[in-house]
Amino acid sequence: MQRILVLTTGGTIASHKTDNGLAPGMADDVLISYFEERPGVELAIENVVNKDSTNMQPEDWTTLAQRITDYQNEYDAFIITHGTDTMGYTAAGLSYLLHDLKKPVVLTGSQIPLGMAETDAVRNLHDALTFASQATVPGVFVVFNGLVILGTRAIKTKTKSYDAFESVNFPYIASVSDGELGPLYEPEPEDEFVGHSLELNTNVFVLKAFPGMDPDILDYLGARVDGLIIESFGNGGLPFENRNLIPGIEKMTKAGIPVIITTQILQEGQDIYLYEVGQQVAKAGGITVGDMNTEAVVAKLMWVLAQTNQLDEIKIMMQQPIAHDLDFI
Ligand SMILES: NC(=O)C[C@H](N)C(=O)O
Repeated sequence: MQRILVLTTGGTIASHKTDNGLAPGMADDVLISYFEERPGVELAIENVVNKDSTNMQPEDWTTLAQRITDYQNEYDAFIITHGTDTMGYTAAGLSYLLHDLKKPVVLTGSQIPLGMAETDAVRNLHDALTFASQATVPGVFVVFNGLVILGTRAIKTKTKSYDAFESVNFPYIASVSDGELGPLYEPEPEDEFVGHSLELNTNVFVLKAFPGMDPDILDYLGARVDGLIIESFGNGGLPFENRNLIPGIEKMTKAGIPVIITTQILQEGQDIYLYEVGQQVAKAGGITVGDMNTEAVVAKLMWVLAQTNQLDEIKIMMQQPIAHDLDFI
């Protein structure tokens, strides 16, 4: 008998109409009744938090990770029901916190609540169960609208449609429908990351560059954060003329604060050395993270900063592929 634990956290999937708009509140014994019986599979359910995922905090990721760690020998797989708005962040967070777990962890949710007409929730629950029970691959995954996406690569790209999630810069792991799992894409094995930590340092900030941004913001942030992520333009470039961001990056780096460079462009990652505007960022100390997405960079930086405050170690860890979050620098 395969044992699967469903952990519930709220989200639209468990929401109903209230005077103040949709809000989660469905009891676990009702939610579990929507899963199909599957021969040889025994389901258990447990509530962790009950939130619109907008209210999820990194501390909730660690609570989930701790719960799964505690139960890892009792269950063969875990399904987490979750709101979609921050599911990509939770999936990324769990990918690092549980990078060495030997079981599958499958996040799913829906765009329309269970129990409402036209809901996509029932299908997503069935598909999550199919993947969790049939694909015995370890790792953190998002199952949504018939697609299985790696936890470090799942991004919500639509607010309303059923096909809300995409796998960005990485192949889909599988397709799934009507209880059948399509062929599995198994990523090349990567060097094992040695170390385990269930801690996060949340004192980070994400700054989206835009034409006209006042460079003084870097002084402000430099005095407050333990790590900064800048969403650069295109291939890693930031302005060095007029409102010049380069001195601020250099100053933060000299002070030992990592400045991680990602890109605002969703597809194809960055190549920071391609243009002068990127090379200046790299020379100033900006740490490129290649084709990682912002959700994964945020979660990874919180996790790395909880383990070290040494800039050289932070750089090595940020640039080491973990949970297939990164293909190239
Ligand atoms: N579709 C959803 O789940 C959206 C909801 N606001 C949530 O993230 O909890």
